[in-house]
Amino acid sequence: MYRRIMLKLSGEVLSGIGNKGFNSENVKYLSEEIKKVSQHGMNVGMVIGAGNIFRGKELTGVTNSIADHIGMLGTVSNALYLKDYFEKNGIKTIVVSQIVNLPSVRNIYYDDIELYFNSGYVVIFAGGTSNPFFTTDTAAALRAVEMKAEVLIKATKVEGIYDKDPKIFTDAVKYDTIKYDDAIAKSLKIMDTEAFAICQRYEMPITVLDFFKKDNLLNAVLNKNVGTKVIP
Ligand SMILES: Nc1ncnc2c1ncn2[C@@H]1O[C@H](COP(=O)(O)OP(=O)(O)O)[C@@H](O)[C@H]1O
Ligand SMILES: O=c1ccn([C@@H]2O[C@H](COP(=O)(O)OP(=O)(O)O)[C@@H](O)[C@H]2O)c(=O)[nH]1
Repeated sequence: MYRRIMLKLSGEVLSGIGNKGFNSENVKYLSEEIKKVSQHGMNVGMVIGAGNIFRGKELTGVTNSIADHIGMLGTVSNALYLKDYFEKNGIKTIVVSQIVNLPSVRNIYYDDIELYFNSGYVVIFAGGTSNPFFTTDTAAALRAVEMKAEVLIKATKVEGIYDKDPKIFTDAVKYDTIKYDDAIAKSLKIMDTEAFAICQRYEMPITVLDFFKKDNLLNAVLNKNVGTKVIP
């Protein structure tokens, strides 16, 4: 069983696949899945994307760096939305970020993060890496290492890592485990190469799983056989 996890959630977890905005059923489901984990006493850090609002590359005609700033702000919006929902449903939550100065968002200080975890808070790291040209997968890898997580769990819309995109190829074959080197060499597009490389460098295990399958997150945290594990 892992005691401290970093959970990466795609923004679409909040809206439903292919949709924009917030879907109340999705947010309720997410909150229930997180509650199961935090009730076990695990330290939960989260990075949320902004695909339900927008991704930088979707904004044509806008300067790349500015489009990415807008994308990063979307992750702050999602984090605050979730904090409010979680707290109303009994999950103590703190949002931290280095890109905004708002009374509802705290700065990132390592010592404080330890205190938040020790006090049973879920900590949502908003604002990605704070830099344009990156994604929240890379942010999750960085934050996982920074907060000394024992595993990075990428909760997504497919059951794990396949030899090719299972949404495009019906004959795609799922891996139970795969080495960092192979994931990078085969250019498996489930996660950025940067994210894989950071996890490899700091020996951060990764689990990729289908978030929409009930109890998958809890089972992954209990180190049961779920999704795909990326290993040295
Ligand atoms: N080799 C692969 N194995 C699994 N999924 C893959 C692979 N290549 C591409 N994908 C796609 O990557 C997507 C992962 O999406 P995710 O990162 O959760 O959302 P987002 O696109 O919002 O960042 C899946 O929907 C899947 O179709
Ligand atoms: O470190 C980061 C993380 C995110 N983004 C921007 O924020 C958007 C939302 O993040 P992401 O695409 O990873 O969200 P997801 O697809 O996981 O919902 C990205 O498209 C980028 O425009 C960025 O500029 N730097």
